[in-house]
Amino acid sequence: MSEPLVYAIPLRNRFRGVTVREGVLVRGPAGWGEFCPFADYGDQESVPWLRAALEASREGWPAPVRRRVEVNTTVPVVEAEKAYQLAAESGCRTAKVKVADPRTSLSDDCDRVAAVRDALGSNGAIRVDANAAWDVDTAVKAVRELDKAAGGLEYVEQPCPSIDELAAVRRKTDVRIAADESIRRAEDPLRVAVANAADVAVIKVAPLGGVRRALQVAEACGLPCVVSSAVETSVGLAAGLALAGALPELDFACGLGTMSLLTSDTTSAALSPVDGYLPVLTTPPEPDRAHENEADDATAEQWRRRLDRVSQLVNS
Ligand SMILES: O=C(O)CCC(=O)c1ccccc1C(=O)O
Ligand SMILES: [Mg+2]
Repeated sequence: MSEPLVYAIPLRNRFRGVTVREGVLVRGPAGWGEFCPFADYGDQESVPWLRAALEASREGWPAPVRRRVEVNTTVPVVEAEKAYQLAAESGCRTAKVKVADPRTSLSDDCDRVAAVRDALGSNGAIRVDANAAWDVDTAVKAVRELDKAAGGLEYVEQPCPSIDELAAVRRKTDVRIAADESIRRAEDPLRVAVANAADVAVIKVAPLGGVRRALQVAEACGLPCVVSSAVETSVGLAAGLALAGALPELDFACGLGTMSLLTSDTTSAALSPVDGYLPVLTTPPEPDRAHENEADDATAEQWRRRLDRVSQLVNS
């Protein structure tokens, strides 16, 4: 394996508490893979992320059944005016709006969602993601208000932490429920029973250990799937597109339109949506712009050590 490339790229707006996205690109016989678990992930929880990067760089991906994938634009927790602008300039028909941030209120969330509706028009689709922030009663109230402010929500992603709570919210509202953390942080994603607690499954390549493994999870959960990113650069996003390209059915726009969250990319073959669609690639793009976004020496050294430690776990 050639020397891994460590990148550090600032985000346009704070996302999940992160302001700079960092990761490592690894090269193998099949091309490049991206290893970028968030800072709060321990070595053991980072093992599937490395498996996903090694699948891309050593094995490549299963054959796709479609050539392009519709994506949503992702609207972070920003002021309503900014949210309008992001949705309007995305070119996407669908927007996913982040809500329930502890530093903002439900009425801020409603304003953001209403601004996104203005930007998308009545043919657009709006989904919200609460990242498990609410209890059941708070979720039921918030979902009703957000549904009203949005003029109809497509679904609400992970309103509460547990599967039982998702099931309770699902019984008490008419809005579809999507499960994200319930799947990707499950002890065994292949066995997690979300079919009675959710209408949609959010599937991510890196936390599930690669495209093949994610395809198995998608089949096992028995729900319509939305493939989402972990805000990788285009090298890692290509793996998400390979998964979206290989799923037998794809009924909803995928959360892979996240390049707009980053200020730069590791490749000139950027996977930025055009008219709301991204192409399915058969191999990862060449990271010809990784050097422009190289991390400083101390950060690079930390990532090389992390990669070494997690590699030992993968091999044991
Ligand atoms: O689904 C999307 O639109 C973008 C991806 C996204 O929201 C996300 C990205 C990184 C970590 C967590 C999440 C999440 O869905 O909660
Ligand atoms: Mg989510």
